[in-house]
Amino acid sequence: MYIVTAKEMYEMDRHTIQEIGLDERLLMENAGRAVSSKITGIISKQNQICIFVGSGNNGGDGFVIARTLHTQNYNVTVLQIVPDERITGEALYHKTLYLNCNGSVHVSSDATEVDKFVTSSDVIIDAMIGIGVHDELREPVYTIVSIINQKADFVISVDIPTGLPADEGITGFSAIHADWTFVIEAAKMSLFLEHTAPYYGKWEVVPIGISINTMDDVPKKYTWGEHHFRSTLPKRDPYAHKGTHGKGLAIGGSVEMPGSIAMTAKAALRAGAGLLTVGTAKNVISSIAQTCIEATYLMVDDHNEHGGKAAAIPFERFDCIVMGMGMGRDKEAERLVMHVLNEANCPVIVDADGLFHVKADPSILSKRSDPIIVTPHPGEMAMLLEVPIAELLEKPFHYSRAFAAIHQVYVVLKGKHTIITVPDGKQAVNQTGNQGLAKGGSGDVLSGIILAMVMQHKNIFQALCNACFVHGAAADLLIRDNHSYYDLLATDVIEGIPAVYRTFL
Ligand SMILES: NC(=O)C1=CN([C@@H]2O[C@H](COP(=O)(O)OP(=O)(O)OC[C@H]3O[C@@H](n4cnc5c(N)ncnc54)[C@H](O)[C@@H]3O)[C@@H](O)[C@H]2O)[C@@H](O)CC1
Ligand SMILES: [K+]
Repeated sequence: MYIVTAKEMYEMDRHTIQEIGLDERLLMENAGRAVSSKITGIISKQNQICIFVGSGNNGGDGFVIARTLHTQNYNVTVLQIVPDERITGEALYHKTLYLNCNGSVHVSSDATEVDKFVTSSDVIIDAMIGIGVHDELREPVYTIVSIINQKADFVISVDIPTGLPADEGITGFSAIHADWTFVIEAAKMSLFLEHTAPYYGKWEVVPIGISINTMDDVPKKYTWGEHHFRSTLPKRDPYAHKGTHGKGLAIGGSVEMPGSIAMTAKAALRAGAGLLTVGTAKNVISSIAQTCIEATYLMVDDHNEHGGKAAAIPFERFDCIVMGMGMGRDKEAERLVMHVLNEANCPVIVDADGLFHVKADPSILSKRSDPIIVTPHPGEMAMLLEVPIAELLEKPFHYSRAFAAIHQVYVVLKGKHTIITVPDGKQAVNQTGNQGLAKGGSGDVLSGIILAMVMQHKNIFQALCNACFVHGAAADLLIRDNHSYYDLLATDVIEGIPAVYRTFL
C-alpha cells in the first residue's frame, strides 16, 4: 500500500484521468461505490444516516455514497453545507443522479439546523472536505465540525476526516474525530503521525481503480505488511550450515546494564542468526553466559584488569555487527564505538548508547564504505538531529529522509509507526506492533532481530522491514493469545518469535 502526500495523490488522480483516460466522473463513482460497500458492512438499515457534503470532490464522493445507500434502501439524507451554486463539475453530475433517484438534500450550514441533523442521526458520514483542505477550517465548517465532534454518535469519514491535513509538518488544525475512515486508494501520510493518526479512528484503504504502476514517478513510501514478509524472507536452504546464516557480533552491555546485550543476543539467535558472538566487558560475560549458552563471548573492555589492552576485535570473522545496547556513555565506550565504525568492514547497526557516541562525531558515518544502520527512538533521533522531539514527531518522514541522505545511512525510526528509510529516500512504515512494546528492552530485542535479518537478506531494506515486522508481529500474537499490554516483557517478545515464523511462513 502506497503512502502519499496530497500532492502525490492529486498526481495519481491526474495520471489516471489524463494519461489512462478514465473519466473523472467514473473515478468518483468508483470512489463512492468502494466506500459505500465498506460502509454497509458496519451500519444497518435501521440506522438514520446523514451525509454531510461539501463543495469539492470529497462532497462528490458523498453524493455517490448517498445514491448507492438510497438505492439499497438505507435511511439516508444529505445535508449540503454549501449553497447550490458551489456544487459544480462532477460533484454536480453525481448530485443530479442522486436527486433523479428521489434522494433528499437539505441545504444549510446553520448551527441549530446542523445540531438537529446530528442529534437525530445514528450515523454521520463526513464528506465535507477531503485532501483539498487548506489552512485552518473557516466558518461555517469550523462550527459544524465542533458540533459533530461533540454530539455525533458515530462518524464515518470519507478519505480523510474533514479538516485534517494529509501531509506531515502541519499543526494547529481542527478536524473531525472519526470512528472510521475509508481512505481512498492510498494511505495519506497523516495516518502515521502521532498528532494526526488518532483522528482517523479505525481505517481501511479502498482501491478505486487508480493506475499507479504506469506512472513514471511512483511514490517512494509504502507500508510493509504480511505479504511483503512472506514474499521477501529468504528461504532456509536444506543444505545450509551454521555459517550460511551469518556470523554476527553484538557489542554492548555493562556492569549496570548486563541484560540488554543478553536480550539482543537471544533475539538474534531466535530470529535465525547462524552464529553469534557477544562482545562485552569481562564481568558481564560471567553474569550472562549462563542465560545465553548458544552464544560465544569476546571480551571488548578497553583495558583488562591488569591495565593492558584487551584483545583486538577480529573483524574479519563477522558478517555483521550490532552495537550500543547497554554499553554505557563513558569515554571507553565512545572509543569502542569509533573503533568499530573505523575498522569494521561489514554492515554495522548502531543502537542506543552507540547513537549517543556517534553524536560526538556524526561525520564518521559518511566516511564508511560499508553500510550503516541506525535504530533511534524519537528521543535519540531528535538528539542526533538537534531538533525538539515534538518537531521530529510532526515530520518523521522528512527528518528520517534528511538524516539518511546526509549521512548515507539506513534509518529505523522506532515508534508506533516505525519508519524504515534507505539512503536514497525510499521509506516503509511497518504495520505490526502494539503498545505492549513500550517497555525497557524492546529496542534491544529489535536490534538482535535486525542483526539476524541483515545477515540473512541480500537486500538491507527488506531485512530491516522484516525485522520490524517480526518484532511487532511477535508482540501482536502474544497479546492475542496469552499476554496483555500491561504484562508483556521484552523477553516474552523473544519467545514470541517462533510463533511469527510458524504463523506467517
Ligand atoms: N479526481 C479526483 O481528484 C478524485 C477525488 N476524490 C475525492 O476528492 C477529494 C479531493 O477533492 P478536492 O480537491 O475537490 O478537494 P476537497 O473536496 O477535499 O475540498 C475542497 C473544498 O474544501 C474547501 N476548503 C478547503 N480548505 C478549507 C478550510 N480551511 N475551511 C473551509 N473550507 C475549506 C474548499 O473551499 C473547497 O470547496 C479527495 O479527498 C477525494 O475524496 C475522489 O472522488 C477520487 C477522484
Ligand atoms: K472528509
